[in-house]
Amino acid sequence: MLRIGLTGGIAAGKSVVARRFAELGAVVVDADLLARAAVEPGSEGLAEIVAAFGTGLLTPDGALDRPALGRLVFADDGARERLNAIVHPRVRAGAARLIDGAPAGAVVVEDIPLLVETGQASRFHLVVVVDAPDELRLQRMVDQRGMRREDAEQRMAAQVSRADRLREADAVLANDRGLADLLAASDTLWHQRLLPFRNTLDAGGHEPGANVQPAEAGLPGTSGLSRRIAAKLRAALPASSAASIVESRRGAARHPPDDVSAAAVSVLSGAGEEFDSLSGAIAAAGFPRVGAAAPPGAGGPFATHRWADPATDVTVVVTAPPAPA
Ligand SMILES: CC(C)(COP(=O)(O)OP(=O)(O)OC[C@H]1O[C@@H](n2cnc3c(N)ncnc32)[C@H](O)[C@@H]1O)[C@@H](O)C(=O)NCCC(=O)NCCS
Ligand SMILES: Nc1ncnc2c1ncn2[C@@H]1O[C@H](COP(=O)(O)OP(=O)(O)OP(=O)(O)O)[C@@H](O)[C@H]1O
Repeated sequence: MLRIGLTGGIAAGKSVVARRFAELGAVVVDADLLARAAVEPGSEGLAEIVAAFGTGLLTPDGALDRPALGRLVFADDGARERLNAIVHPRVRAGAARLIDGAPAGAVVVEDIPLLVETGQASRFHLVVVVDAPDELRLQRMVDQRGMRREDAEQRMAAQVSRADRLREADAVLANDRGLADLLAASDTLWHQRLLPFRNTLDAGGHEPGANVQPAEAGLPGTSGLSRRIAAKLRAALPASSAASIVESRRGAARHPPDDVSAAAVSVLSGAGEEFDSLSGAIAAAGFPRVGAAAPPGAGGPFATHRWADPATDVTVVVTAPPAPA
């Protein structure tokens, strides 16, 4: 299963991309829909909202008055945090249930507006950011959704900045032109990068000959490949692991000024840590092993892994300290 996190600021175009990926065969998990389901009439979630904010936020027929709650929480950070604490755990539980039901070879796309805000980037094989300038997104909210400009600005201010979101992007879909361009870029990303990535994961090894153009793979706009890889590796290891993860500058040296399409990262297991389980966790996270692990020699065992992403050249070398004599 390939796990994609799809995100973008409000009105960036996430839903357009999610619908396209669904047409192409993805299993799409929509956090906004799950958030609505969590507060349906009769739900525990709605009861908690009433307990926190009072019955004034219900419509006469007992449903959540979404515009009224929106006016409250986008003007008050504390209220928004209380609402998030009620809704977000339910969204995550609902997403986990849907993902458990997806077939083994699925490409699962989680459409999560607050993916970066909630610190989830490193749990995905790839984070795809749909990106559009703030002014264009404001215009869409005003023109197409009939929002007041002040309300649109307030919602935008409740989210991370465009730059902070882009820091977490493994692929960027620029949406500053027409819808046809966005759909074409989504199709290309799907065929050139997502499907080959999924196929490599399923086969447990590398498909030879992948040669994706950076623009087709959504690499322009990304940055800090080795930083993102190190975070994915850290997230893949058990919390108890004492392994140290070191970003090498190889990618940066070859692709100045930043590492975008090549990186090398080393993982040094902690003392007493089981080498095979460490290497296995890294393989399972999207970095299949290349060849067999070297048997323990004078320097201890080591194994080379490569990221299954066909658009980048990422090597992860896993080493263990030599066994005590
Ligand atoms: C405040 C609510 C009732 C307003 O409802 P409304 O129908 O007007 O908006 P809708 O839910 O369709 O959200 C539209 C967009 O607003 C933005 N947004 C929504 N909630 C938040 C939030 N808590 N923080 C920042 N942005 C948000 C997202 O970009 C989202 O896609 C609703 O957004 C809500 O319950 N939010 C809390 C849950 C949440 O965080 N949802 C977003 C992802 S899980
Ligand atoms: N390139 C485009 N040209 C014109 N309109 C667009 C373009 N991309 C998106 N839109 C429109 O802008 C609005 C916002 O797009 P969309 O709903 O996909 O955003 P979103 O990122 O899912 O927003 P939200 O965070 O609110 O869920 C929609 O009405 C959509 O049809």
